[in-house]
Amino acid sequence: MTSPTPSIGFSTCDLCDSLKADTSGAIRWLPGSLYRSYGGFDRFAGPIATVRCLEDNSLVKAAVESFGAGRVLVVDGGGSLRRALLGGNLGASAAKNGWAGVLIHGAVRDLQELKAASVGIFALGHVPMPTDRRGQGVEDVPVQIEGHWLRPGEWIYADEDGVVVTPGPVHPAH
Ligand SMILES: O=C([O-])CC(=O)C(=O)O
Repeated sequence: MTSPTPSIGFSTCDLCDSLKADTSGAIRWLPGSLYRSYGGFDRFAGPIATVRCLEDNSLVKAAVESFGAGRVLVVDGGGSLRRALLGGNLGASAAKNGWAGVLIHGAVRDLQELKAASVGIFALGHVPMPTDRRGQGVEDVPVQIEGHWLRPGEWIYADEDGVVVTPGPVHPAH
């Protein structure tokens, strides 16, 4: 594993310690074993932006090539490992354009290049075959990941222990 983002001092375990009494259903979490960390940082957090697409990364490319403003791009790729939704070029674009992270419920490729990108990248797996870009998909919509709704503007926190989603930013006491 590479180092976590130095400027981000949270851990999902600390977050969950401070949020565990909230039984409202507003807090959602996913196990760390679901995703593998592929980027230069193993920890990232920020407001959510979304893309939903299946084996077509047109909108992923458009998103990472636009200003990220510290957001995390959540890509609902339907869990497909047949085509890679992000590779070295798009990972480098995400880093250059100020995205805090990209979480892909699907596959990535170009593992060496992704490790060199200064951005957090979590994905289900990796596969060498890229997508065909046909302009298909939707952006800025709620996406459903493992049965949990994740909405644009909500906050996501990701590290090796797992992924936590909250309605807004959380600052746990240390
Ligand atoms: O361009 C793509 O479709 C994915 C890729 O290989 C890259 O980001 O370098």
